[in-house]
Amino acid sequence: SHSWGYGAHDGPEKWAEDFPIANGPRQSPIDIVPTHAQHDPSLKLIKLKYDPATAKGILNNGHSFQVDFADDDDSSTLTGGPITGTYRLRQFHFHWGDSDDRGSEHTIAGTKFPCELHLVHWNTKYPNFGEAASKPDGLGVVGVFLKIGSANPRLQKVLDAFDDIKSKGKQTTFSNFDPKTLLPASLEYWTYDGSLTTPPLLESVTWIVLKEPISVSPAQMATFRSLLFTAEGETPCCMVDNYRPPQPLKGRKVRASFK
Ligand SMILES: Oc1ccc(S)c(O)c1
Ligand SMILES: [Zn+2]
Repeated sequence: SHSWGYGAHDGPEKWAEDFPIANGPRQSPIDIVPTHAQHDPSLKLIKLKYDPATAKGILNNGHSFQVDFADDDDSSTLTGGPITGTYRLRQFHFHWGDSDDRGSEHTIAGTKFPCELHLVHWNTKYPNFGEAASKPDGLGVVGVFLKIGSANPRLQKVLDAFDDIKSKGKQTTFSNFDPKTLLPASLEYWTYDGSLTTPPLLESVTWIVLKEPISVSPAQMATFRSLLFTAEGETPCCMVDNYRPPQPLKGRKVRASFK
């Protein structure tokens, strides 16, 4: 069965055995080199319209934790930016390290951040998330870097729900939350065509990586690291280093929305 993880025996270097697309032409994440990115003046502002009432629950899925949203109407959407049409918010989740020197998936000229947020949206030209995830223009993921600084009170609202989802498979309700509160002041971004960074590594993602990070405190990073990869009753293993390293660009162009 597809039991992938982030350890020595089931981690990113092994994923190609079960998911050969791991060596595909448009894999994510990548190292973003700002001096190599081309400013594209035709790129639009990204527009994120989120209704806090669409927040449904928070789940430990054994690889990360995710906050799930109701996506049966256009209440929470991504439009503009490099994409055409309307993409609905499905979930957001994070990737992070065991120490503050690593944890992000995208890097900026080799610089790693301690954590990275992914806001996952699917193209409503397709009937549902599952269908969209298999199409080259099916998903739009907004990536936000977290850097060590002052405690982030908006992020704390998410971390305060962790007591009920410590181990794999646990979930609890999570309502009335606006993911917009997790975004930095500037929505300037880099964009490129890529993939999910976790199996099945589907090459269906238009990536929109924000230039400006948001803050996270060392104590808040410790809270991320208190989650478990393992289920209740299993030998506990802390959920840390759940990030895939940068993948070959293979000729892709990275565009910048800014000069
Ligand atoms: O649906 C998704 C799952 C995982 C990841 S890393 C995504 O970017 C989308
Ligand atoms: Zn992700």
